Amino acid sequence: MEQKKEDKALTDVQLTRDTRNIPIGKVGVKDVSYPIVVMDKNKKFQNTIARINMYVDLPHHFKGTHMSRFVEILNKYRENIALDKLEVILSTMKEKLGASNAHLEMEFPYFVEKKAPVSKAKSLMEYTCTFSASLSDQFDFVLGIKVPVTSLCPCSKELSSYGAHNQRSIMTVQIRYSEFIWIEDLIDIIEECGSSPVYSLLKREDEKFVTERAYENPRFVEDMVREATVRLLSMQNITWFSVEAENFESIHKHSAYAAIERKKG
Ligand SMILES: Nc1nc2c(ncn2[C@@H]2O[C@H](COP(=O)(O)OP(=O)(O)OP(=O)(O)O)[C@@H](O)[C@H]2O)c(=O)[nH]1
Repeated sequence: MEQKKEDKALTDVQLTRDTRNIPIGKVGVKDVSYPIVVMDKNKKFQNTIARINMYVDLPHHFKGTHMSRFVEILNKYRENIALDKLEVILSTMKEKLGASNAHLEMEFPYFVEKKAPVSKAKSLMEYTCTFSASLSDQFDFVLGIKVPVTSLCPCSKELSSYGAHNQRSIMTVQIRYSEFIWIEDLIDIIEECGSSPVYSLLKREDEKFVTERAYENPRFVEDMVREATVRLLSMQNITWFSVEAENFESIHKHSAYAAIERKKG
């Protein structure tokens, strides 16, 4: 009679030998939803929920990694998963999984209180942020933010008798830095690079203001990434950055896109 599965020894299949001689760069868990804490310039801390990816490398001779250990590690640090814990989490991942490299990626909504430009009506704006950290011999950290802006086409303004096509654009900035930078400050810098910032609450007087401001301040995607580059190059504490602009064109079915990446020094 065949032995029932529950009577069998709990074989650790992951530890068995693989003979294909192929190491794996990144293996682990993806899209784990988990509470985290982010430093907030005005309120000290902000609680939010991140989608977390955790990966390690796997030597060629092992069949699999130990998926449960990633979640055990998150659970160990569950009270305070924050920027200042990333390195110790990565170090624990390397240790518990016997790996030489560990990667931790988090994408989360971050809320900033914003005032409408004329009425000063307050509202909360959501920005999507990313923390991408890795540890091999050295710790590496990249902060990313997606900033929505309005862009108004300089070409359309020049050619048209009435108005100019304009749209919501997303500027994606990623930075490496030598001294801490607030998410709020980076958002302010990037919002200056489009034709106008975007708000979640506008009264009529604000709407007139932002419409006219965008018209007075036309920008191509090229202008947006160049404006960002001028500002990011002038910040001494930023050691590397990449900036992208995507305009979800209102007169085309496709987007306009531009990107610049710079390593300083
Ligand atoms: N490696 C690997 N594991 C997977 C995959 N999909 C699901 N799992 C499951 O992840 C679970 C956890 O595996 P382990 O972390 O090795 O669990 P464990 O052996 O009880 O834990 P340890 O004693 O810490 O190794 C297992 O039930 C696997 O079947 C996959 O694609 N790869």
